[in-house]
Amino acid sequence: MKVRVGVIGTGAIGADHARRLSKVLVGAEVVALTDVNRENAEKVKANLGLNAEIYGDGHELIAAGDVDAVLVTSWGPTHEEYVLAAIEAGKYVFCEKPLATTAEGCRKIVDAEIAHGKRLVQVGFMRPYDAGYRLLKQAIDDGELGEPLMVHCAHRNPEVPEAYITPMAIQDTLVHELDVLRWLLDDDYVSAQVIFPRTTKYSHSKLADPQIVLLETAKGVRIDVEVFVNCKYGYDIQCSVVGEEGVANLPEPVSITTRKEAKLSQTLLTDWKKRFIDAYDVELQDFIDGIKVRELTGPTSWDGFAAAVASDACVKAQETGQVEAINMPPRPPFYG
Ligand SMILES: NC(=O)c1ccc[n+]([C@@H]2O[C@H](COP(=O)([O-])OP(=O)(O)OC[C@H]3O[C@@H](n4cnc5c(N)ncnc54)[C@H](O)[C@@H]3O)[C@@H](O)[C@H]2O)c1
Ligand SMILES: O[C@H]1[C@H](O)[C@@H](O)[C@H](O)[C@@H](O)[C@H]1O
Repeated sequence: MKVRVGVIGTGAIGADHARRLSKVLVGAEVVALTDVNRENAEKVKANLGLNAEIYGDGHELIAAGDVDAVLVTSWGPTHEEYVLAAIEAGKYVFCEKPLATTAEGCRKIVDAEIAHGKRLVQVGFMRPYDAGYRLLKQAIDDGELGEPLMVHCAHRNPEVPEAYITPMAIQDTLVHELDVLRWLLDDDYVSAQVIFPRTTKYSHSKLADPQIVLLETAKGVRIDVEVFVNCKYGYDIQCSVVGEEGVANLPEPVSITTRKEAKLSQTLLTDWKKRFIDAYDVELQDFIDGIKVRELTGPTSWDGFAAAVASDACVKAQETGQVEAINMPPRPPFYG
């Protein structure tokens, strides 16, 4: 029997996830949609030829008897209320990042899930499902590099919308590194600092761009992440792990090289949807498969909380210019 899924928020990623659930993956069908902008939901329904009900709001969709699982792909500040409502209804829920916009909000979700007594939530951190990051992790776990000492990263977007402002470089963008590096190093963060280089002329008065975030982990690994969201030239994700005995780099996406007109060139991607297309497929298939055996194994509410604790400290560090402590409470046994 197929898992019947309802999608809350049918913008860029909601529409893309509805497409992969209905056209690419196995074991699921999209039976319900909702969006504050109803036209968006209607467009997705028509474009994908779905036999889905369009609900007036997210709470009605969560309560619907024929919805087994919920995808929360609306704007970040709305995630917390829908995830809590899904837990309350005892339904599986896949929530795009951020799980909630603050650590406090994530903690409420963690507490509700623990009180429910069984994992219901998977957070949409897709990078641990990316083949390149998996190879990096394998190299670290196999001891190929010796102990990791430093990690150098870059997270570059060609451009961002006008509404994207300075803290979003952390909450919306760096949050991917905050999650994946914790997973990669099997470590937690203890401090953060944010440095502002000269701002690009392609930014605006409410966005300092680029930013350099310096993190320190409990094991003493030092991490630098360049977040540059008006880099113009492409969508570029870099990660280089420096260990005691060697260095490993995140592979580049596969691309042909062209020799033409006295130039040797390779095309870069410009869209996050394409850069992690396989990882999004694998993470959502994992969610559906997990529901079938009643055991989710993907990124947890605790991972969402951990990223939010670090994210809150980074936003504070943006404001103070100081090194800010990151105080991560111990992981509850519920999360293994
Ligand atoms: N994992 C990733 O790589 C990734 C990529 C893109 C976006 N995201 C996350 O997904 C979420 C959505 O991002 P997006 O780029 O699709 O944004 P978007 O603006 O394209 O789409 C969001 C949609 O949600 C709708 N919406 C807002 N509030 C709602 C509510 N209360 N109920 C129902 N619908 C509501 C909007 O009308 C819009 O159609 C964000 O949290 C974003 O951070 C994650
Ligand atoms: O919501 C998007 C998405 O999460 C992308 O993966 C990230 O590169 C962007 O910076 C962010 O705005």
